Parts: sequence; structure tokens; C-alpha cells
Amino acid sequence: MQYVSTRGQAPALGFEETMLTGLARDGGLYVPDTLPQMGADEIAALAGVPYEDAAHRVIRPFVGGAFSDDALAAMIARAYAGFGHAARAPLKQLAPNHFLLELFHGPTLAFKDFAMQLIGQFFEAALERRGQRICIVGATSGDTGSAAIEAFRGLDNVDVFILYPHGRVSEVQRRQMTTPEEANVHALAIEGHFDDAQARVKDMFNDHAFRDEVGLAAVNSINWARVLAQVVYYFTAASSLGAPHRALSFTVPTGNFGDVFAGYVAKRMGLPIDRLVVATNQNDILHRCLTTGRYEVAGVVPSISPSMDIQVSSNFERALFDVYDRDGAAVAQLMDELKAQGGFALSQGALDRLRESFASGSASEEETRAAIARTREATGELLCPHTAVGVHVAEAARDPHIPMVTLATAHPAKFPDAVEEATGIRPGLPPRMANLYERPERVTRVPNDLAAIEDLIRERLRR
Ligand SMILES: Cc1ncc(COP(=O)(O)O)c(C=O)c1O
Ligand SMILES: N[C@@H](CCOP(=O)(O)O)C(=O)O
Repeated sequence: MQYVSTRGQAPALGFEETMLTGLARDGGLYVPDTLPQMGADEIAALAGVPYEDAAHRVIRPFVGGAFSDDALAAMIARAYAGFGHAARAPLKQLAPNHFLLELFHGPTLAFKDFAMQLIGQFFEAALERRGQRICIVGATSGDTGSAAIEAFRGLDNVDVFILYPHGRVSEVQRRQMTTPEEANVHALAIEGHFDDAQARVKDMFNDHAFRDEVGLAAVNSINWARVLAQVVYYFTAASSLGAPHRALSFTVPTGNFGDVFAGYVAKRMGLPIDRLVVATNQNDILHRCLTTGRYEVAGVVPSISPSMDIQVSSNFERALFDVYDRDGAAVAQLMDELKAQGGFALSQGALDRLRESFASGSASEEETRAAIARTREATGELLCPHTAVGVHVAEAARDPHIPMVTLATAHPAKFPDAVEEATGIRPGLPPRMANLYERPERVTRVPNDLAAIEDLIRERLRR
């Protein structure tokens, strides 16, 4: 299988090259040139199999010759061995025909672990084989950064620099990034918000001299391998609930559009998904776009679901590529308009096609708190605020006759203040993380300035 850039000007690559390359050299995002199909029998056969086996069956066609069957199986097994639930991604029923897909049983308590633990294995194998060294630079609104640090800490041939918006992540998220002691981990607190951090990371990739000098690599959902690993749990959840014989819908708390795009990939591979509901917090650019057809950046407003405080949703570009008939020049033009004018208008045809797969809704701060409180009262479950955004939107959007699965993207203990405010209950961290608040922190403040950040990275790499 080959991977092509959404902007049409970068070379097509195989799986391993795509993973190691990150952002395409034309500034676009890599996507598979065609998607493998899963037939009805193959989907039905996923019901009840261990998560690892399902992951192997879904991922295998995408990796081509990069890893043998046995090597892939061993990497998947290692990736999920440390998860705190035997099902890895268990389903819990909230109400008749409404389910939560719990994605927070990994080491850093957020759905990012599903992909990051696996690509940590992929990177390690590929780098060892090639005798190569890389410098990972990632942007995070809180969860990608901690998951990346957990997956890559202490590796000999990797440095990992994580840019997070200063003062805009929860204390648990911050401490997960600032307390690891390994010398290859560098937590950088940038002045600005997540969009600034993500823009600087993309700027670094577009600075080809710097990129080649340091061996830049991406672990954000810029990296196709991240999205791929997230496709798996749509299949496991759907097959447990009766797919392919029964269609179902998913509501996905959304920021950078990576997780919901993984659902779209599953649908295009043959999974009978009725609707993919994009659930945003008050930073609702995607909901506005799907409602009005205009993608218009507004200022990022801090919320109690900080991981979704995003206005420039990187992976939306991947969806645009499809609804503009894979016309890289058209996508490049929209992205240029976004950069120059802060927005663009979708053609009616593109909007109609997006709406064939995606519905949307948003939750205010009050609605998010109310969803946490109401769910606790009705079911005993404590939701993290991101999941609560999803539950609020799902309750409004769902057809009672079609099963709805809301993705529970993080553990409530990562956001104890918001949960306590809504319910009076302060969720505690699992025992293995109990001393997180006592560990010393190590962080460097950086300005929102490309040259300053590049200089700092060069200087750290020289040490
Ligand atoms: C807890 C949580 N929920 C939801 C999201 C949104 O996911 P995505 O950025 O893939 O849309 C994020 C950030 O990615 C997150 O950390
Ligand atoms: N919410 C994310 C933002 C980065 O998203 P990614 O999927 O592109 O890595 C975070 O927690 O960092």
C-alpha cells in the first residue's frame, strides 16, 4: 500500500517511510491511496476476539512489508500488555441503546495510549533496523504529550520534545509531562494556546533544513500510524454490538479531528456506521463548519475540557481531501486561504458529502457540567469533561432505535477540579500514579517563536 499527500505534491511512500516522515514535504498529511475493505464475515468474526487479535486483523493490510505477521502480532501484544482492563476498550451501557466506549485504561489514562503505545513499538523496531536516530517534536493540549512521553521515555535513539500551552492543561496532564526523569524527555511550555504549538510544529516540518538537520519525527495525528491504531476500537465496539448485521452510530469528543477521522476510515473500510457525530466544546469551529459550510477560526477560549481547546483541526484536511475528490491542489488552496485569511468556504458539493458521514453538536460549559452531574446521578459513572461533551451531544443527536456509542476519551481523574465542581466527588488517580503530586517537575518556558524553539532544540541535542 502506498500513502499520498493531501496536497498532492510530495512523493508517495510506503508505510514505514510514511510513519518516519510525519508531515509530507509539501505541508500535507499522508493518507492511504486506497483503503482495504473488511467484508461482512470478517467484521462478524471480530466479535469476542481479544483486542490484540482484532488489532492485528485491522492493521495488517496497512503495513505492507514493513513488519512480518509475527513481528506485528508481538508489537501489538507488547503495546497493550500494560493496559488496566482485560478488554482494553470495554463498553459500558449508560442507557437503552447508549453505550460508553472506555478508552482510558492505558498508562496515561487517555485514548492516546492506544496509538502511542503501538507506534512506540513501530518506531523502535524501524529505528533499530535502520540504525537511525530521531527527534520527536509534538504539540499537545495535554494528552498526546503525556502519552508520547510515556511511550518514548528512556529510548536511546529518540529525543522527545513536547510543546504544551503554558497554564492551559490540567495539573495531572502537566505533571505527567514534567515529572519523568529521563534525559531524552523535554517538556516545553509555550506562551500561547494549542493551535500555536501545533503551528510551530508544522513550521518546523516545513523548515526542511531544520527538519533534516535534527531528524524530525511526528507523533501527533499528523502521523498516519496514529490514526490507523485508533481505527481498531471502532471495529471492536461495533462487532460487540452486532455489526455487521446492525448499524450503529458513534459520538466522538473532537478537537484535532483525528479520532473521528479514524471512525470515518472504519466506515469507509466497510463498517456499517450510521452517523459519526462530531462533539465539540465551546471551541466549535467544526460544528459551525458542518452547520454553515464556512470554516472560520475564532479565538481559542479556555474550557473545562482543555484537550479540545482547538480551532485549527489538523485532520479535517484529510476529510477535505476525500470530499474534494482527492484533488491535492484544491486542498492546498483551502489551506492557503486558511493561513492567509483565517477561514474558507466549502463548496456545496463538499459540504453535502461531509454531511453524508458526519453530524455535529457542541456543548457549553454549563451543559458539560450538567452532563457530568446527570450521568453520575443516573448511572453512577463519573465522566471526564471531554466525554461529557460527547454524552451531551449524543443525547441530543441520537436516534433511539440505533445504538449510539460515545467515546470516553479520558479518565475523570485527569480533570478532578471539573468533575468535583459538577458532582462534589473528587476522582482519585490509580495507585500506580499516587505520588504524581510529590514528584519534582522539569519544564522549560519558551516563547511562541519558531527560531527560539529551533535553537533550544539544537542546543539540547548537542548536550
Ligand atoms: C481527552 C480528549 N478527548 C478528546 C480529544 C479530541 O480528539 P481529537 O483531537 O482526535 O479530535 C482529545 C485530544 O485529542 C483528548 O485529549
Ligand atoms: N487533544 C490533543 C491535541 C493533539 O492531537 P493529536 O491527536 O494530533 O496528537 C492532545 O491531547 O494533545
